[in-house]
Amino acid sequence: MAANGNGEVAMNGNGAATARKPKGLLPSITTSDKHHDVCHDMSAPTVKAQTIDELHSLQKKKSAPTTPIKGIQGTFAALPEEERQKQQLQSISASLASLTRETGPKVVRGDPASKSQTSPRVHQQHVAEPAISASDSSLKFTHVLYNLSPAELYEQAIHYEKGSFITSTGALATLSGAKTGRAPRDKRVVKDDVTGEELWWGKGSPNIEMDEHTFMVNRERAVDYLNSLDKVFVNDQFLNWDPENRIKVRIVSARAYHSLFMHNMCIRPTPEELEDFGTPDFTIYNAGQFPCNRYTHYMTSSTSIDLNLARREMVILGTQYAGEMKKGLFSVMHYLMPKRRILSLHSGCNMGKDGDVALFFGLSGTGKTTLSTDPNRYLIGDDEHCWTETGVSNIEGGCYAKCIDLSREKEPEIWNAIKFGTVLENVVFEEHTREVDYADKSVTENTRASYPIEYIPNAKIPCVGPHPKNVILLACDAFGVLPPVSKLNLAQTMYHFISGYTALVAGTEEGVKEPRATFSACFGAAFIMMHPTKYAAMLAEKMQKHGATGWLVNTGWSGGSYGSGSRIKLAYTRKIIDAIHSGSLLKAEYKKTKVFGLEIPTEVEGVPSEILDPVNTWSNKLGYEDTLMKLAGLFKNNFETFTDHKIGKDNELTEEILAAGPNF
Ligand SMILES: Nc1ncnc2c1ncn2[C@@H]1O[C@H](COP(=O)(O)OP(=O)(O)O)[C@@H](O)[C@H]1O
Ligand SMILES: C=C(OP(=O)(O)O)C(=O)O
Ligand SMILES: [Ca+2]
Ligand SMILES: [Mn+2]
Repeated sequence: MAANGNGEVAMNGNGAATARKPKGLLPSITTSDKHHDVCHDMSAPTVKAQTIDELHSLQKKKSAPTTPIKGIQGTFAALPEEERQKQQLQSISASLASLTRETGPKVVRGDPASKSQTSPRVHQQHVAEPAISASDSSLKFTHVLYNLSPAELYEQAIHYEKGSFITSTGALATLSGAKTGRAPRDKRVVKDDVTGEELWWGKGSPNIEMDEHTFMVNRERAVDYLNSLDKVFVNDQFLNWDPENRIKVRIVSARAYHSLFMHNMCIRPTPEELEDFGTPDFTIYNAGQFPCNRYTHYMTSSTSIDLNLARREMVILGTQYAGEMKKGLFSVMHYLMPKRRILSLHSGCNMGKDGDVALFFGLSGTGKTTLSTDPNRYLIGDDEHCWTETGVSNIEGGCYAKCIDLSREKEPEIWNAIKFGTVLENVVFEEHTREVDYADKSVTENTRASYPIEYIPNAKIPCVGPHPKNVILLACDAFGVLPPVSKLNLAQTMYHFISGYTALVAGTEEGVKEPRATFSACFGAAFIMMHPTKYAAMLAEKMQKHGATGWLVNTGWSGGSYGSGSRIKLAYTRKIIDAIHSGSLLKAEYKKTKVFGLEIPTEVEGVPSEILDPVNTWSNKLGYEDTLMKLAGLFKNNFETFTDHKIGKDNELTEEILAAGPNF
C-alpha cells in the first residue's frame, strides 16, 4: 500500500491504486526529474520492426520443413529441401492429373490468400507426355494445403466455410451440408474380372456394381472439380497401427472440415514418416460439394461414392458427410486385410490392466464407442480393428462419437475430448456463448464428434493389444425382448455375428410406431466386401484358437418395446460389461431362455436381478410372448440367405450355427 518515493503508486491488496495522501491535500503525484517530460513506458522494450508487415512477419517462426532433410546426422547425402518439396508436389500433381488430357495441374504449396506465397518457390506440373493442346485448366495454379495443422485448418474453415464456428470448449463446429449421414445406396464398387470373382454381389450385399468406364467418368468429374478450385487440401496419413500391415492413404479434398476430420481419424505421420511417404497405397478424391451427373450410367441420385480396388481409388461426389471417407477406407481394409489372412472387424476394443482385451461389435448407435471408452481400461479403438496372428490393432488414429444427448456425468471422457482440435458435426450451439446444446436435434439426430484417440486420457498408444478374451456383441433391441446379457457358445456367437441384429427406432417420424429390425451381417454389412461367412469363419477360428468367450448384450429396451418400455440404463450396461471383463460373469449361475435359447445369469453385481430376464420387466406378459415370437421370426427369415453357405473345416460348424438360432 506504499508509494515508492518517486511518486509511483503501488497496488493495494484489493488491486486498487492508492497514493500517499499528504494531510489536507489532494493526493499529488510527483514526477522524478530523471524522467522526460513526455510520459513513456520505458519498462517494455520496443519491437525490431519498421512497418506493420514487418511486425507481422516476426510473429511466425519459420517451421522446420514439414519433412526434415534426411541425412542431417550424416548417414545419407541430403536431398535439398527444394528438391524434396518438388518431388512431393509432383506426386500430388500426378494424383490430380486429368487422365484424358494427360496433364496434372500446376500445383503450388501454400494458401493463395497468403501474401508471402504470391511468388511460389516451388511448383510442379505433372506431364505424362507433351500436351498437344493446352487448356485453361492446365494453365492455372492449384494451391495445395498439405497436411495442415489443426490450427491452420481452423483458420481455413472459419474464414472460408459457412457454418464453421469455435465452440465454448474450443472444438470446431461444422455443417456437413444436405447429407448428415452415410448414403449406402449410393455406394458403388467397380466390378471387373477380379472383383467379380472375389467380392460378395447380389442380395444383401452392400456392393452395388459399376463398370470401370463409369468410374473414370466420375473420377474425371471429381478431379476437374478439384482442379478448378484455387486450393485443395491434401492429407498423407496411415491406416492400421500394426506396422507390418500399415496402409498409406492420401485424401484430396476441398474443405478444411474434411481435412481436419481425416487428420483426426487416420493415423498422423511423424515428420520423419512423412519424408519417406512416397506413393500412397490408396487415394480418396473428395469432391463432395459437386454432384455426380445423372446422365452418367448407373447414377440414381446426385450422390455417388465409388470404389475402384484395382486403381486403389475412391471418388466422392454429392455428399459432404465426412463419415463416408472413414467408412470408405474401412471397406478397403475389409478387402485388403482378409487377403492377408487378417480379420477386419467393425468393433470397438479395449484392454484391462492385466492385458485382457475385449471386442465390442455392433451396428451404429449400439454402444461401441461409449462402452469401449471406459475409465478403468485402456482404449485401443472405438470402431475399426484388425485381428492378426499376433493380436489386435486399431485401423484408425481417432474416434467418432455420437453426441446426441451427450452428458458430462454419464460420458465424461468423451465430453472432455470435445476441445481444441475436435470436429463437432451438425450440433446446435448458443449464438453468443457458443455452448453446445447436445439435446438439440434441429440439424440431425446424428450429431458427431471426431477427435484424435489421444484425447481419451487412457488411450493405449500404440493402439495394439494381445488376442481378445471376450467378444461382446451389442444389439440395441427396441423390441425389448432380448436379455440385457447372455453368454454365448461359439455356434451362437457365429449365429448372432452373421445375423448382425439391431433395431432402428422410428424416433420422431410420424405414423411409425413400431421399431424396425435391421440385420446387417458381421455387424457391418455396409462395409464388408466379401461374403459374410468368410469373416465369420475367420472369427470362429480365432475365437476357438484363443479361447475367447462370446456375449450378447442388449443396450436397447427393457420393460416393453420402444414407446412403452425404456432404454436400459447406461450405468447397468456398464456394470454388466465390468462383470464380463473381471471374469466374474463367467462364473455366475445361468438359466436358459425359451425360443432364443440364450444363457442368462441370475445375478450381476450392481444390476437389479429382475431385469436380467426380460419377461419380468413386462407388465403385459402376452405382449411379451408375441413380441418375442415376432423377433424370432424376423431372425429366421433373415438367416435363410445364409443357410447354403458353409463355415468351418469340413463345414462342421454350419449345422451347429443353424441350430444356434431361435427354436420354435
Ligand atoms: N445402455 C446403454 N448402452 C450403451 N449406450 C447407451 C445406453 N443407453 C444409452 N446409450 C447411448 O447410445 C449411444 C451409443 O452410441 P455409440 O457408442 O456412439 O455407438 P456406436 O459407436 O456403436 O455407433 C450413445 O449416445 C449412448 O449415450
Ligand atoms: C460412423 C459410423 O459408424 P458408427 O455409427 O458405428 O460409429 C457410420 O456408420 O457412419
Ligand atoms: Ca516510470
Ligand atoms: Mn462409434
